[in-house]
Amino acid sequence: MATPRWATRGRQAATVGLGKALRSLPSGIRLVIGLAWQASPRLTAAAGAVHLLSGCVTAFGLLATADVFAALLRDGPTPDRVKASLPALAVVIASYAVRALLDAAVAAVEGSLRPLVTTKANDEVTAVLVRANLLAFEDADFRELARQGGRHGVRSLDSSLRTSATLISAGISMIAAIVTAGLLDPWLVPALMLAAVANAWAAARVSKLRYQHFLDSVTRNMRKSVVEGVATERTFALERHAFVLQETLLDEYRRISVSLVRDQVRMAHRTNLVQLTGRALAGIGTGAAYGVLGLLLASGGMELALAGTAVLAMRTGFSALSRTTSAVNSLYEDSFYLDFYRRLLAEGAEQAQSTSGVTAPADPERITLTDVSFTYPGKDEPALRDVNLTVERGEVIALVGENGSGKTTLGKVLTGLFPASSGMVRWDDVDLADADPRTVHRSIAVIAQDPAQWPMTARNNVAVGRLDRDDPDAWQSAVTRSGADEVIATLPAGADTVLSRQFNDGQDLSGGQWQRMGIARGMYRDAAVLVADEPTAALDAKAEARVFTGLRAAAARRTTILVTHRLANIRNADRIVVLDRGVVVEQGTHDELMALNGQYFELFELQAAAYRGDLLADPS
Ligand SMILES: Nc1ncnc2c1ncn2[C@@H]1O[C@H](COP(=O)(O)OP(=O)(O)OP(=O)(O)O)[C@@H](O)[C@H]1O
Repeated sequence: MATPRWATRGRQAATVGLGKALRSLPSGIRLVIGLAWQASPRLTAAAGAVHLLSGCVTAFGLLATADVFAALLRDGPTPDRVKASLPALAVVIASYAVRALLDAAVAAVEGSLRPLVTTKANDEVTAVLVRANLLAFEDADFRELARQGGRHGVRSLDSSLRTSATLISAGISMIAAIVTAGLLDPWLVPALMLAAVANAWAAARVSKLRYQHFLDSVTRNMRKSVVEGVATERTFALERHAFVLQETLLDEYRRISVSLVRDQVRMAHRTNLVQLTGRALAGIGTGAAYGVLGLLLASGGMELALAGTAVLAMRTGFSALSRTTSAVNSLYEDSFYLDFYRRLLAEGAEQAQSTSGVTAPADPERITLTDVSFTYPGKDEPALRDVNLTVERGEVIALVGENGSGKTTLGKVLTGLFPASSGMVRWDDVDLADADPRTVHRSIAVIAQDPAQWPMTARNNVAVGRLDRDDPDAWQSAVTRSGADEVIATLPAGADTVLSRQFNDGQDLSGGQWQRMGIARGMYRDAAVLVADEPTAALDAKAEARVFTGLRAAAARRTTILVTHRLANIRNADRIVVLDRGVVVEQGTHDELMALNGQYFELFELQAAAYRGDLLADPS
């Protein structure tokens, strides 16, 4: 499995220097606060204000405590000293009370703001995916980025919001403590800073190790989830059992799990070592701070009262320091995942279905392809090469060719579902590259090879083909021509039966029955250009004959592109286009192509021989 594009770029981010990485933190905080502001400016401002206030009150309480110490340790009778300390003591008690109230306010504001922010972030991710063009979903990297950005990214946004708030109040308390200690004696500051830097270094290093581990295991985790899927999901259950693959899959699942666990343990050892080093250095800083204090006291450089305040400031400083470093640590770690979210929105915007003022003709007289090539994202080989083709209104064009020759792709390019990589697709005079895709798609109906199984009622499974049409007669006609009426007749609640096993009273259908629903949907849409891609592959012979009669009856009024391997069904097509490895190699009517004695002749004769029984005849 190749490493996804976004993970390769992430690896570059994980190898940048610590300083540069820490400098990138504010952009993460900006993103989170920006999103919070968009979600609710009022609550964001309130959250900022209460956190700021809470930090200031802590600092104020600390300074008031210094006054209490100063009053208590002054010369004179004890009752006088206690009396003198009372105003400062009242301020300390008041600061505790205000702090408790502010904590409650913080909880209330955050409780309201955080769900708004995550809802907004989820909404943005969903909107980006809904608005992405069809081709984006063919790009495996984009699909994986959507999964990671939507899951890790949004979760990180939520936790970043919480930690940004903690960082503000803990940061203010820490600065207050350092300033207080510095005012008492400047020598205390470098010692405190050593502890702060050691803690920050260890925290950031651990985050980086964790992120690197995440990137190293991305591909294996994807592989594990694929193996888990094929080993446990219903879609693969039949073949898993029939081909006795259960134990093999379980072995593979365990093999990947063991390798992941091994790396996890290795990472845990490395992070422990880093944390131990950080703590040792922080311990040296703390020891040095107390050493400085001891020296100052011993040499008479500081009074006992001030030393008491210094101890208090240092304790407050260390506690704020540990909260600050843990906040920085988690913000730093989240910043990597926030990047997924940011990148998903950016790539999603690039992949967004374009909008333009150019309207495609609703019922084109002619569709023209000039030197059209198309290459799937991430592929080197084009699926279509220099295709030139003209389709007139009312024509039935059949696309034939071996598996992988490009028939489905050509159907999508003709209808503007995929943009040509080079060359030009025109509907009358309009180049589809300039047209608003929605105006193109409004005029097309697609009967897919593997139709979507919409989890809704049978009635709506057909009606979803054209939501703006409320025409029971047309609905009935589409259902009858496709043979879906026979499917609906067997359902317990008829057309009102929900077609999904996710619901208690829901029901699943067979492959052929789903295909009939898909055909009915395409027919109900009644669009000017119809692409039917192997519409009857899963149908029985009777249903197939019925569908082709229905398609022929409707064909006179529209342009029909038919992809099929069953050549007997397309003898009457106006034109048959033969594709070979993305190139149009033959085109003409059935009789013309048979006379040509080329690829079509060969394919047709092979199928005819099978019907005549020649293929299985004993050669002897
Ligand atoms: N989503 C995709 N991503 C990358 N390559 C693709 C994708 N879909 C198809 N291809 C490749 O493009 C080529 C043409 O595929 P296409 O589905 O158009 O063939 P087809 O003629 O319709 O085949 P079939 O008869 O099997 O349905 C094939 O080589 C296929 O492997």
